[in-house]
Amino acid sequence: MLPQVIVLNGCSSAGKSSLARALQERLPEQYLYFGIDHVLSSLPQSDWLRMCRGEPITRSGYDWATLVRGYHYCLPGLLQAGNRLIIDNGWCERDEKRELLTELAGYAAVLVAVRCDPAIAAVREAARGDRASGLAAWEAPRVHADWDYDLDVDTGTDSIADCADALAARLVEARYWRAAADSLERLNLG
Ligand SMILES: Nc1ncnc2c1ncn2[C@@H]1O[C@H](COP(=O)(O)OP(=O)(O)OP(=O)(O)O)[C@@H](O)[C@H]1O
Repeated sequence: MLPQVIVLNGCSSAGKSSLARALQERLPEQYLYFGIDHVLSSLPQSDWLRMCRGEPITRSGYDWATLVRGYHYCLPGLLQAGNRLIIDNGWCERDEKRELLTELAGYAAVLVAVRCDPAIAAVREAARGDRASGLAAWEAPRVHADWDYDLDVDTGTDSIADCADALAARLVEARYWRAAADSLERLNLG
């Protein structure tokens, strides 16, 4: 049975949003793609552009943790209404990881590692020009720490199409996923 939510976790420029879009097209059921950028891009436009460039945001009311928490709190609402989701972010902090998995507890979730050699991610980052320089390098050692995965892809060695084909095949055939529950238990133990 297909999961209710597919979590794509990886550093910036690893290819998460490209993979999410490709995966949507391959799955036999409708999945909404709802990434952290859907929330962040609803900031005032000039602040969103500052964030993309890695510049500080000084407007009163801005708080990173509140935005991330808001993203996490949206997820049970979308799921409870009956939607299936593909979500993505580079979850780097333990508290953010714990908060996400707490919100998803009770839903059938699959955790997917979107791996990519940081050197390759850095080249993509420079080429796209809409991400702060050095973001991928900062996230790379943090993003995969502290949790387990059900599935892995590597966009540094494989094309997005090949990664999406492999994921779709595994998602359709497998029936039991445990990484979300195991990871939350470990994070709660400290
Ligand atoms: N396997 C790949 N081969 C070549 N280019 C890729 C591959 N995966 C992603 N890219 C390219 O890398 C860039 C970043 O991809 P994408 O926006 O999907 O990454 P992301 O992980 O969602 O990034 P962010 O977290 O910063 O939003 C895009 O230009 C995309 O075309």
